[in-house]
Amino acid sequence: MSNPRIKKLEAITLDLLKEIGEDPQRDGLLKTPYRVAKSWEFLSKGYEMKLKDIINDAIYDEESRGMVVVRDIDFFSLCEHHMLPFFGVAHVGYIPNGKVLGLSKIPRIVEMYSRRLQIQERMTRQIAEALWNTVHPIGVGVVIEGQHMCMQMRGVEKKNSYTTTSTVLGEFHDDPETRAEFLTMISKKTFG
Ligand SMILES: Nc1nc2c(ncn2[C@@H]2O[C@H](COP(=O)(O)OP(=O)(O)OP(=O)(O)O)[C@@H](O)[C@H]2O)c(=O)[nH]1
Ligand SMILES: [Zn+2]
Repeated sequence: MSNPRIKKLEAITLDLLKEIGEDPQRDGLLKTPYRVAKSWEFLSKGYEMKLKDIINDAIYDEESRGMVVVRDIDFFSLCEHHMLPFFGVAHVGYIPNGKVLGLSKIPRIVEMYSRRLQIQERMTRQIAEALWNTVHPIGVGVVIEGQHMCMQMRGVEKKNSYTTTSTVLGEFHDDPETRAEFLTMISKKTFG
């Protein structure tokens, strides 16, 4: 049975179909409002995720002060201006300060902030701040490379334009050598 939220999203989609000149009763569209409702439920699930639940206490004591980088984390988000997809990869690095975070939690943080309406700059900052506030590291760096459908399939129609954003906190901000090490680490392609 559909929940009230799905029902509401279905009704909105039905209106949208009519408004763009479609016949919602034609065979191919009969189940479309339901599919779209389910799809939106998935694409916006980040609003209901909580950082504390995602981290799930997976923070471990560790004296290593070497830089940790998780590179090429793919993400799909939606721009808040047009509600069209933007997607790409996120690279996340930090230098532990006595604590390390369970590695899988880094892509989970990316997921939490990408599955909602976003702008790339804010998403970059939110991921960096989440790590900063969770493991209290010596520094954090986040670089996101994205392509925006609102710039490619409509509007300015530049289908080969890519946007890179970064947020650097702590030593990644204060020390150019640390920042350079991070940038070198995210530019190396070991796999793929
Ligand atoms: N800074 C930033 N801008 C974004 C992002 N995603 C989309 N935009 C921009 O949001 C802006 C909205 O501009 P408006 O002029 O209000 O909207 P519009 O008339 O649809 O703009 P065009 O896309 O230029 O046709 C556009 O310049 C988009 O490229 C993002 O992640 N970050
Ligand atoms: Zn947009």
